[in-house]
Amino acid sequence: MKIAMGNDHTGIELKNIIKEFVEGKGYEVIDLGTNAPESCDYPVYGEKVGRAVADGEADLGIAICGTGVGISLACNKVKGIRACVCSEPYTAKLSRQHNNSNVLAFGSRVVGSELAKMITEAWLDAAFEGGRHQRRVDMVMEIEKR
Ligand SMILES: O=C(CO)[C@H](O)[C@H](O)COP(=O)(O)O
Repeated sequence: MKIAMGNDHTGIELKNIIKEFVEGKGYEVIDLGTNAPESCDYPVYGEKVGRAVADGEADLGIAICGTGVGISLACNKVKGIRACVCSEPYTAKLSRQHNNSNVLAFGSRVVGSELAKMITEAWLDAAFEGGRHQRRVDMVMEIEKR
């Protein structure tokens, strides 16, 4: 299973920690950058992560900026993407089970590396439950077509 990872300048260190963590769990990581410490613009990397998932190059995505907000907004502009910012494991788990999120975002200036690992693990280990949630996710995705 492949995970596309992208981040702005604030997220390089945390990205590398989470990259190693998910690789240790058996996932293959596609690192879409940035890996340069200079200030950059999160929409570039959010779009890269979103497109990698939407195009099927990756199964899931993880996106990191200072708060997780900007990069998740950029991911969500790509059709087919359901990105969510999570600062704790419960929301991360439920975002898979109920919302079938396909991109996890978090903030490098918000969560520490151990909490980020717990969030990531909860998200990766959860599965979409379908049923009534499928109807609602379908309704959300219908909005893209209007
Ligand atoms: O969190 C972010 C977007 O939501 C960015 O990482 C943040 O805005 C970057 O700020 P700065 O340019 O001051 O490092």
